[in-house]
Amino acid sequence: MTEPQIVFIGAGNMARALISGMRQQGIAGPNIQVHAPSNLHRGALAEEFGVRSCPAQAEKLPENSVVIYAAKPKQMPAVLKEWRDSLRSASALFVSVAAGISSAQITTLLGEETPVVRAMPNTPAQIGAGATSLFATATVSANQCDTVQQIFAGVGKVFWLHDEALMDTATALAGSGPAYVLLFLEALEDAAVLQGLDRVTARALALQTVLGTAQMAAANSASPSELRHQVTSPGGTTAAGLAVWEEQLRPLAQRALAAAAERGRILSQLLKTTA
Ligand SMILES: NC(=O)C1=CN([C@@H]2O[C@H](COP(=O)(O)OP(=O)(O)OC[C@H]3O[C@@H](n4cnc5c(N)ncnc54)[C@H](O)[C@@H]3O)[C@@H](O)[C@H]2O)C=CC1
Ligand SMILES: O=C(O)[C@@H]1CCC=N1
Repeated sequence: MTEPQIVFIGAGNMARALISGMRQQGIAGPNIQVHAPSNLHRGALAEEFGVRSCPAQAEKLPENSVVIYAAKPKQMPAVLKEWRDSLRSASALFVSVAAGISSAQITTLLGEETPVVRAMPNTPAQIGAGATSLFATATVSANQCDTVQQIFAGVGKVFWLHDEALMDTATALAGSGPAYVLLFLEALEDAAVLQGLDRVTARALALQTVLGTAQMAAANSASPSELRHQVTSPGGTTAAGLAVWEEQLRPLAQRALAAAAERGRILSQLLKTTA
């Protein structure tokens, strides 16, 4: 398969994470172009990763392009108005990482015939450890699905969803998830510092515990619950700590994912009012 030209619209945090992962995966810098209004971020990407830096305006796309929309959800109508003709004349595959915005909204902006994939990656993609959920519309060919699979599998694990409504859940869980884990790390570190441990040691212990546990869980066929029981001696320290977590953690996880998924739906509704 000829290498596709990968065109990013947007040069922010998510574009950077994906580009970093793609470059490590061996995609050549000149095969990636980045469009954004300010040269600050795209210039930095060009310097660091050898990608092509372009102004925000649309340009003629080569055949076989994959265009990844990585600007903010609310900017989509204005941005796509400009890109619509180039996308259509190159029959480009359009991939949106925008939270909340549905494929129906995208095809309303680009035309029914445009092949659209929704992708919800996360920032660990920058080190090839991402988790990306994908949803393809009916107009996406099997070859195009393979191309998208190849791109995102290069920056982590890929999960195809067949019910688009669940993209909001995937966003709440994995798109936003790194921030929850990082908050958890901060909270563990702060609690240990409160008990007198120095900050450097507290951070390193918290980090290695989360990292080691995630790696152990990934390498093990036992469920998280079974592995947890292996740590928990009856009447021991873990049981004492877990009793406190159990009071709040599950309802909190439900509320946090519900709030994040609901925000995705609201981002979608806000777009309808401005489209
Ligand atoms: N940050 C994250 O962890 C994740 C973000 N996303 C999605 O990725 C998208 C981008 O999010 P971030 O990178 O966090 O935001 P960001 O604010 O870091 O980046 C947005 C980028 O869009 C660019 N932009 C603004 N107007 C533009 C235009 N007219 N044409 C082209 N580019 C333009 C900005 O210059 C900036 O580079 C959002 O739709 C978000 O929902 C999805 C998954 C995870
Ligand atoms: O916070 C956001 O809206 C984006 C989508 C998932 C992660 N960041």
